[in-house]
Amino acid sequence: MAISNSNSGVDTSKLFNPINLKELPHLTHYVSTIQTHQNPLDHDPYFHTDQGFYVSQSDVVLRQITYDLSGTFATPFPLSAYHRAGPRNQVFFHPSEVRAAIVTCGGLCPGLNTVIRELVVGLWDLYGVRQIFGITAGYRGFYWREPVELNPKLVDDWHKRGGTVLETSRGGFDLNKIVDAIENLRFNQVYIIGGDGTMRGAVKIFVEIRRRKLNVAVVGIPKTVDNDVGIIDRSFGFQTAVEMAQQAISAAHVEAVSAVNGIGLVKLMGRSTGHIALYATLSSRDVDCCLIPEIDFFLEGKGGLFEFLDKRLKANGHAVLVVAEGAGQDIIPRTDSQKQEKDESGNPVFLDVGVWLKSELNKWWAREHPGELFTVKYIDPTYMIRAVAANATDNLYCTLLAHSAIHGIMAGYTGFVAGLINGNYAYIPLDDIASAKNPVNTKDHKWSWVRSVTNQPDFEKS
Ligand SMILES: Nc1ncnc2c1ncn2[C@@H]1O[C@H](COP(=O)(O)OP(=O)(O)OP(=O)(O)O)[C@@H](O)[C@H]1O
Ligand SMILES: O=P(O)(O)OC[C@H]1O[C@](O)(CO)[C@@H](O)[C@@H]1O
Ligand SMILES: [Mg+2]
Repeated sequence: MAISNSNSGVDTSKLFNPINLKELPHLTHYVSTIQTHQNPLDHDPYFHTDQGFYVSQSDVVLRQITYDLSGTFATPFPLSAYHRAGPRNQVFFHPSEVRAAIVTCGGLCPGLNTVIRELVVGLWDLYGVRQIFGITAGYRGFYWREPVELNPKLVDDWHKRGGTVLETSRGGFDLNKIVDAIENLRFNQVYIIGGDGTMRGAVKIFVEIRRRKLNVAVVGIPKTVDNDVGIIDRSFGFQTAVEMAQQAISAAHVEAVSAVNGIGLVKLMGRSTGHIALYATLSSRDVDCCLIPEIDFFLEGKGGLFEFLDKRLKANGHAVLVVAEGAGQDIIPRTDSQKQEKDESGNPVFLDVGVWLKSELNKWWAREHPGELFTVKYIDPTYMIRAVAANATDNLYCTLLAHSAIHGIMAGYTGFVAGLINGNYAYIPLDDIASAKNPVNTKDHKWSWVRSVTNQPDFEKS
């Protein structure tokens, strides 16, 4: 569903090359009674709001920033561009009238509490907003429980805590009940923090709010420990998760080298994308083979996993195997009812690829090398890598995302998300984000680099 309108007032045909500026929905497109105010930051002694401070409508961030001057590789025109995030000169909310709601949905991710904290502190300190509420336990919290009032004192140390103090959940998305609650509780700013499913829900909420012509702005802040949301550089918490994954890989390596024919097997999160496994493999250098959902693999025969591990064990006496949770799901035997299983949000429920691999490895060794010593140590750090507080880099990132979201919503934008594009904070239409996936590109340099670091097979059957 298309949610954008042309509103920038920028004549893109005058720019040096045709640019496809991703326009943002704005409250003034469907609410006629809105008044503008000078940005309260003008009176903030900590900010110098003279020339150049405010971001204008013509400030954009390009999605593609590399260009082949030889022309060998055609640059896809028009170039996609997004409005740059940041404070605007004029705001469309008077701080005393703002009633903000913040909700976290889906699985955990390092940094959730930081985003909540910085939304509260940013609204309070930057714009003087005093009515800020937390919706508890995900989308269902809008109609299921009373909101909790938030203030800077209450959230002061939340950035040091893993998880989400507001609680989260899957499922429970009831569009009418949610929008009725937003209306009845008189919220006019809604901050939605969540992954791909959450963003699809946020698009529906925005569209319904617009249909009802409510003076309510909706902003998303994409969250996904798997890094499976497209367009943005990476999602917050991802780097922290990779760092935690290192610890598991190091332990697996120690176990493997300390055994005769030892295999260290680590399963990492990554339902449909293998980014955590890939980045952890590249930064660890202890990994002999990395299995991700984007690449099919097989166990037996020429070019298979067992043949490769046999060679590694003969050469080095040990091997470390990293597998993303979504890898190999097609080759794990399952019952018909297991094939149908879905979680409350409708995501397929996976079988444990780590447990299955461990068992297959043991069977293979007993069959091929009866009587010889062999050990598989399986480490499943699943929740340990996401249930921690964000590291320093992610904390800073969360803060800037939260502040970007606040500046955008105060400027009257709605139906958008705040995200990092090529190192710059930008505003992206919600429906673009909700449909943008981010699979590992197995044809690019990064995956070639994994192959060259591990020397693992390409698993192409000859
Ligand atoms: N297509 C959709 N339309 C409306 N709501 C949705 C949709 N998909 C998911 N949701 C709702 O969004 C919330 C979160 O979805 P989900 O559990 O898939 O997690 P997510 O946001 O994708 O995060 P992650 O996968 O990173 O844990 C749930 O409340 C779910 O009901
Ligand atoms: O057990 P839960 O909370 O449903 O979450 C597990 C899923 O959440 C994620 O962390 C994020 O989508 C996936 O990697 C994983 O499959
Ligand atoms: Mg998801």
